Amino acid sequence: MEIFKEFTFEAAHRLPNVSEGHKCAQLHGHSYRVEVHVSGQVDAVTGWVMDFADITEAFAPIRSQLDHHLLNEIEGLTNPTSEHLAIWIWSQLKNLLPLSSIVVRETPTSGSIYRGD
Ligand SMILES: Nc1nc2c(c(=O)[nH]1)N=C([C@H](O)[C@H](O)COP(=O)(O)OP(=O)(O)OP(=O)(O)O)CN2
Ligand SMILES: [Zn+2]
Repeated sequence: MEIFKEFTFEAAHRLPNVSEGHKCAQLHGHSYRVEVHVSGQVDAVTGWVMDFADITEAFAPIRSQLDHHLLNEIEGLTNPTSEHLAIWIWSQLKNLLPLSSIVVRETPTSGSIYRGD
């Protein structure tokens, strides 16, 4: 069984490696949405894989690092594409949660899914 919890944060970024004149070379912001997916067995007593609150607790310090920050200034995110952000969030959480995927939405129509491979 897979469960997920969705989080939001606001942040600015620019993409340093895009071609000259690309719109994303400019500093701009997004209302990011992140889904943290975890998998496991449904416990016979609780009826859940894990408490959603445990996912929230694990994600809280990550959200604090990201929310209202310039992503390019965060260690490991000098080129903060949605792909790199999904990998970065996975690396922060992999020892805390039984992750199955991290979904990052930069806009309502674009984003990345990382499954740890
Ligand atoms: N593979 C990727 N491509 C792009 C990324 C990315 O992280 N990975 N990022 C960007 C920019 O950050 C941009 O802000 C978001 O891209 P885009 O979907 O093009 O944004 P728009 O809202 O302007 O798109 P619409 O055409 O209005 O839907 C670019 N590419
Ligand atoms: Zn962007």
